[in-house]
Amino acid sequence: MTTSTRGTGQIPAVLVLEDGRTFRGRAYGAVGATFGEAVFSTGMTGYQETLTDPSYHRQVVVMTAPHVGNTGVNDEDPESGRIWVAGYVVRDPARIPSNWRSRRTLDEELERQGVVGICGIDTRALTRHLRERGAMRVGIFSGDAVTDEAAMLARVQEAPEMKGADLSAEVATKETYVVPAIGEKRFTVAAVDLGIKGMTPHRMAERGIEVHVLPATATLDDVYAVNPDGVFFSNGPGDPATADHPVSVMRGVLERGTPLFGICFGNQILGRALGFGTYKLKYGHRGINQPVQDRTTGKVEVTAHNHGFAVDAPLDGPADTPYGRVEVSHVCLNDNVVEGLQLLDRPAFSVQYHPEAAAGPHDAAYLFDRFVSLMEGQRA
Ligand SMILES: NC(=O)CC[C@H](N)C(=O)O
Repeated sequence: MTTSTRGTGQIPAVLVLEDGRTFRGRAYGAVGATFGEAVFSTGMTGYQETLTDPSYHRQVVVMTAPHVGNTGVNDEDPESGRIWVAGYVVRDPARIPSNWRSRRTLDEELERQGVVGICGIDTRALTRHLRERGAMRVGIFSGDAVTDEAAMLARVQEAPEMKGADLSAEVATKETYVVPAIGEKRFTVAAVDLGIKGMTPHRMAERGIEVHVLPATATLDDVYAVNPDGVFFSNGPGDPATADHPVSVMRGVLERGTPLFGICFGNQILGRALGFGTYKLKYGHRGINQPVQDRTTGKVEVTAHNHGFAVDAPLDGPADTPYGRVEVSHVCLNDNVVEGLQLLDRPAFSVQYHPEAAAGPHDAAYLFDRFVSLMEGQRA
């Protein structure tokens, strides 16, 4: 067992928001300076999955759960090969992790990967501020990086904004790789990696799908070169308004009528491919406890979310698009934000939330079965 001293030590750290509000605490993880968009996650658990979700690239994540790190860090739960968050904010880090899978403390892991964090600040006050004012740029400064407040604020205000950020290529695989089907292979899927989480191909593999994960820059020819039964568009960081390339690839898939499924960024890309707009939410949805209603069945699912943008599609009845009629299939019950799109005349659908549930409840796992049914239907 390892214990960590940094989070409880005396290295001072300061969190500076772009509107000038500051919080003073202690260094957690690496010491230095980092910048990003301040967002909060309401997940009580699943911090390893959060930290390693590529969709958090360039975001500084504030945990609303006050006590983080209890189960340490294991080698099984990461959703990708590294931590992607730009910075990490915790009220009260666990000093002694306790779990049979734990290999090291969260503090050590953040330091090992050079992720600057802060602890010992009032994360409730910070979250309320972000709820009232909206997600905004932030800097965390610790050790020698702490200077006078005006200078730190100037650096925060120079950092790039999330609106207009084109980030998929920075996180996606550069080379195609294959995730083999578990058990008998039934289908081949081309998955366009815009920042894919490891659990997503795994959920497909569990259903007899061989998944070819392609770079974000893949062309329509690259997609069809794997002779797919279905095409998948993944989650990913950044502003969907910048995703012109995947939007054009997706239109090619819709034209051919190949079964199509999208998650999160993939849902926003489907929205754009159909001609809808996307917009930035005030502070977004992040956590593993968000209520979503399936409007076809009326059933409510508790779901995992991580999105700061949303699709602007009409909630009342099917809309006509160049690819036929489209319905908003799912909505978030907290704020009526569009959480899913279903084409009525083509085998294509998407959700804004995370049925792969890493971390999170498994209520929405049926969506992977729905994708399989579309591929079965196409074959029949
Ligand atoms: N998890 C995701 O795919 C996020 C999509 C997009 N970057 C957003 O913030 O809305």
